[in-house]
Amino acid sequence: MPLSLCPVSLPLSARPSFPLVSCYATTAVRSHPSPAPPPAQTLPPSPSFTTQSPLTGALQCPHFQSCSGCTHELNLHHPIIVDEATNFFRKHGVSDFTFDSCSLWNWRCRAKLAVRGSSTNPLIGLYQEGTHNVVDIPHCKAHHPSINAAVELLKRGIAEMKVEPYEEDEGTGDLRYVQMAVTTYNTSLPAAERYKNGQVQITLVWNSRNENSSGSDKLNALANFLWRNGGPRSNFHLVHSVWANFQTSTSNIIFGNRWRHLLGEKDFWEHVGGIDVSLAPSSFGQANTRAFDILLRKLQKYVPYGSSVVDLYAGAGVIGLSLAATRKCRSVKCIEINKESKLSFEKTIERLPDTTESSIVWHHADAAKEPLSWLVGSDVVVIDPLRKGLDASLIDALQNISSIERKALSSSKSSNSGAKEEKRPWVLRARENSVQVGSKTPPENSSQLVPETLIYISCGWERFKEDCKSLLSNKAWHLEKAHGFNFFPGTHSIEVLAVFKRGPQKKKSGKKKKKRS
Ligand SMILES: C[S@@+](CC[C@H](N)C(=O)[O-])C[C@H]1O[C@@H](n2cnc3c(N)ncnc32)[C@H](O)[C@@H]1O
Repeated sequence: MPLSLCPVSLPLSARPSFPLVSCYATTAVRSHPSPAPPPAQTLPPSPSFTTQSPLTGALQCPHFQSCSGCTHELNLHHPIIVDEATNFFRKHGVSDFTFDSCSLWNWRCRAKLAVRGSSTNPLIGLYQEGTHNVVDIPHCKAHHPSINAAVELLKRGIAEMKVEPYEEDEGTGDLRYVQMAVTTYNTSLPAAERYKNGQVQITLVWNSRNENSSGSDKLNALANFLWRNGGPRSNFHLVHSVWANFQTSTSNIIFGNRWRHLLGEKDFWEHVGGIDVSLAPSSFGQANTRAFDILLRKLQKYVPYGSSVVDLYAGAGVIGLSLAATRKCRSVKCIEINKESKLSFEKTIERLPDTTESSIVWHHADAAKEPLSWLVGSDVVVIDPLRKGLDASLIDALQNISSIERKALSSSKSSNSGAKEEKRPWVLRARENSVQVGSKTPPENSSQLVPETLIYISCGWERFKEDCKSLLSNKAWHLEKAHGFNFFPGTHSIEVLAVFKRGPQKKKSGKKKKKRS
């Protein structure tokens, strides 16, 4: 059955609510204006409007302990790990580590939630620690309130359309997971109003092979329900768009390979790091939009104007493209293993400011395979891997970068035979699947250029420490700066931005200069 936009508009009771205090910082104080509460008549029926105490930085979430999402509920502005990080960096030569505590509540703009229970009593939330029991988290304090409102709406839709949540043991049921992604990009609103009026891109992970399988009528009915009650014709425009992903595997992998746009706007935009970025639901997106923006603005300062940048583990290229636009990079090369990110990258490029003159390329490739081929030609490398950290081959290449530079220099002196024909199949494949923009030629002698600056962005502290020690171990690199960001308040994780420079740390001379007589 084709999906159609139903003109009937029913009132939507669920509206996002905000705490009175949205941000509290310690080390690096950053204050955002406290969002005003929504007008009284639009408050949700349940008492989910909470006032937080800025003095304690307490989570005050009714789901704490039963839900595995948060691991600590006090001093959200200062995760315990910050003290450890401060000591770690001091030991490795950085005595001015800073920590930005960002927003403590309502920060999560992207959530993947399991759907279990029954159609009359659906449970939408996270697994209880160490089990596959789903804990319903309707009042989650980490979620952007629009996510909680969309979850409430989805529950009503599941009940009314008699959608069966997934039953793991039997592999039966319709709806397995839902991904909720909030866009806070709405240029028709004043900038200060945009965050709290975020709209949700809802992806329904459906337990069937494709949109023609049996059960697709229910999928369409549910999508229409969400659009009718949360789309532009409803009392409150909460739903940005509805997508379906089809997954029948019995593994724990959330998404299948098939994605379908069903209703609403196809393109999902966000504004971070000084640029408009497009993010398809199938592409990686940072969960904490505002904290990511803060990190990007800090990162930009470490990239000299006119640099040639390689962005490894690039996703849709948000970091690389933000640098291309704000640092007037000569070239930007993005390497990403998920081919789904390509479309978002292409769309983002279309909206880059006209003043961006970089030569920009995105390769669908594995950064761990022949990593040197990606490093050569750039003076800055940005690395933003998943929690598991850097691949061994990349660490090895970074550790040996100086000898590689020497080899590149001597081979370019001795060779006058011109460019060799490329034969390596993975390099040829990556080139085939690449996107190239800009006509600038690579800088002269770029084939001998290897990075002088390494910027490592990490969401996995334990692995970061290991990778960092490896990079410092043979003095190929030294640490210059480090910053932490509260990307995941309520958990023990922080996001780290570490800046390394090539070669050993220069000894600070202890001798005082002789005074001239
Ligand atoms: C933490 S995300 C960062 C994405 C991007 N920098 C951003 O902030 O939006 C890590 C990305 O690395 C990609 N990835 C994982 N392993 C990879 C590999 N071996 N080579 C290239 N990309 C990889 C993932 O698909 C994911 O998009």
